[in-house]
Amino acid sequence: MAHQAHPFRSVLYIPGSKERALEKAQGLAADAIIFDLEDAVAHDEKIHARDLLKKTLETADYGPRIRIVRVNGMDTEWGRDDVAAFVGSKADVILIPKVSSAADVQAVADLIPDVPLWAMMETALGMLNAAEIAAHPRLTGMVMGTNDLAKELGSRFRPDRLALQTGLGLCLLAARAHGLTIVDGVYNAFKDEDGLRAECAQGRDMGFDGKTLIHPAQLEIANEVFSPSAAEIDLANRQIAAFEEAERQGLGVAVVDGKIVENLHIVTARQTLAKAEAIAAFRAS
Ligand SMILES: CC(C)(COP(=O)(O)OP(=O)(O)OC[C@H]1O[C@@H](n2cnc3c(N)ncnc32)[C@H](O)[C@@H]1OP(=O)(O)O)[C@@H](O)C(=O)NCCC(=O)NCCSC(=O)C[C@H](O)C(=O)O
Ligand SMILES: [Mg+2]
Repeated sequence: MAHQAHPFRSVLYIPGSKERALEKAQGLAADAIIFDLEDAVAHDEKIHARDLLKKTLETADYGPRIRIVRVNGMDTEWGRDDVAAFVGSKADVILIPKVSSAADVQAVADLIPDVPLWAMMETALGMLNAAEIAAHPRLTGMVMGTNDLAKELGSRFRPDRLALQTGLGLCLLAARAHGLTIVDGVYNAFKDEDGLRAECAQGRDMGFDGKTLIHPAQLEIANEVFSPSAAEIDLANRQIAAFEEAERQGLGVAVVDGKIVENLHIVTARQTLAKAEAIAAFRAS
């Protein structure tokens, strides 16, 4: 399914084994949901979670929220059967964990036709191979797995995420070079609103489309931070108007609020307006 115009400000993980959470998510303000069969599900719950999720996707109404199923790795005893279970289902996307190479994407592509694939970017090798992974023709999105990445790197949590910056940047570059959606990692302290807001702002300023979340209490902040603000929308409109006026006068540069506006800034301004429109359309649907 084409979902480029869809917002991905808030992407909520739900353990596939949690019936109450699966039901509750039908009314939550998430742009997309990751139905997890991987790390949020205990080993002896794996088969039950897969069956429950399959049944839930057939019967529940998640409205316009994008339905993403995170399967277990193809090197586990569950991975291939997970993928097979969602062939021809209502899953909009299959999310592959711990992708380290384009071959990891191809292994899932071989099992399920047509459905777009997303990659969890969370291994050291995955960071080094981000460009070849992003170039895979079936891949339409990336999700940062910052917990696994920190584990692999041996890094400590810091509010500025210094140790993760190289990986975040490499994946962002790869995603943008190939026109993919890319969503930032989770903020584990789900009761810490200020910390979440700061980390969302960092991800937004870097260029991520949104943030993955683990609790409904995190939705509002992510939706707010990753939406264009009223001031940004106003500025975009004024930049476009000023630039069009400059062009009418045969000029290639306008000045708005003391700053130059050229063609490239108009591209950004139009993207801001398009994002605001996509969010409004999503809210209205
Ligand atoms: C973190 C939690 C275990 C907390 O659960 P709980 O103690 O039940 O929370 P609350 O009592 O505050 O819940 C209040 C109500 O909200 C519902 N709820 C809770 N979480 C979710 C959710 N994720 N989606 C939908 N609904 C949710 C509860 O059912 C309560 O409802 P009600 O009965 O009406 O009051 C829990 O939030 C949780 O399990 N979160 C998800 C954890 C998860 O998925 N982890 C895996 C992804 S993180 C990761 O692996 C990223 C990556 O791979 C990496 O490496 O970084
Ligand atoms: Mg992970």
